[in-house]
Amino acid sequence: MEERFITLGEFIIKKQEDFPYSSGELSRLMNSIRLASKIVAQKVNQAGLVDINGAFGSENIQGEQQQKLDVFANDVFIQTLINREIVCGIASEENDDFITICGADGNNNNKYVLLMDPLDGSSNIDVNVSVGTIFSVYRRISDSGTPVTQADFLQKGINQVAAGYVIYGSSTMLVYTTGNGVNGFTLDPSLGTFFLSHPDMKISEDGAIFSVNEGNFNQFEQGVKDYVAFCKDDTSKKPYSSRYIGSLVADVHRNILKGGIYMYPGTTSKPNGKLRLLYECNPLAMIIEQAGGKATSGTQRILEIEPTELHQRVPIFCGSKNMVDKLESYL
Ligand SMILES: O=P(O)(O)OC[C@H]1O[C@](O)(COP(=O)(O)O)[C@@H](O)[C@@H]1O
Ligand SMILES: [Mg+2]
Ligand SMILES: [Mg+2]
Repeated sequence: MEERFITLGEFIIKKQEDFPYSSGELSRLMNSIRLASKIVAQKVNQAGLVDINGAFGSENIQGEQQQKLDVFANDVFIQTLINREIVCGIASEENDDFITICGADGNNNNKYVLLMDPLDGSSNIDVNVSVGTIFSVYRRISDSGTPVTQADFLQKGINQVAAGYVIYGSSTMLVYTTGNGVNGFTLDPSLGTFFLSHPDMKISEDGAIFSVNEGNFNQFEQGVKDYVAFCKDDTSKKPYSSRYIGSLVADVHRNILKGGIYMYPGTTSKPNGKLRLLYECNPLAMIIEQAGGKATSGTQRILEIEPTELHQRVPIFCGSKNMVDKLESYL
């Protein structure tokens, strides 16, 4: 019989076999994410049609306009996880505070919490450019059966049990890690099935792409300005390409596949930059490190930052290891 690609569902079962004494909760959690991302992908593909285009008419806690798809994706992921009774708490970019999930008896014995950016790059929805979902999974530190606390969510990135993203682009891909390499799955929309298309993803040590919003250039610290100038001047290999989509997931995904550095530095008006530590930077930093790359705030490894707030922002420089090392030499 002709060999075919392994599906995400089969892959999750296979991974489960590696941990014969585990409860299977993480596998069920990944299956919930798999389902929710297919529902969101289907909706994203309808963007442009009246009922899902445009602003929802409210702001989130970050003071950003919520788009209809932000709200839709948030609801889908939360509802899927609640329906399947698979996590004890959820924190989302779109919710001011974390959500406690209880069973009918008011308790919850599940051991994982999930943090997410349900729709990343939402300013790109209405212009038909790739968007994504980012997720991060931790084992709770509070006692099983009790309601979750803020401390369950404010854990360092090195404690992540799993992390990943979904990119809704020219195709939909789900990329994730459980700390043992990175694998990418592409959705076949006709079957509604994710197939393993990018096994054991690695980011090259060197690259020739730099990604940064140069509109903020005048507000960058001198070291960042100097590094950007270096990228433009360095002709030792060939001129670097500047690529910036404005969807973090898409910018990082491209740089993982092609080699490059992504930067969202602090600026004079926003010293901590724009991106959120817990549900944007940490999960992508785990993916990048697992793929052989590097992620830093400029002063600290992203995964070792002690979080203090749910929606905390942090500068980030991540991607091909040698490029991040070079950037650091300028800071
Ligand atoms: O427009 P800017 O300042 O370059 O910011 C772009 C960044 O903001 C974000 O859109 C923030 O994500 P959200 O859409 O989830 O708020 C990132 O995806 C993107 O990389
Ligand atoms: Mg985002
Ligand atoms: Mg978002």
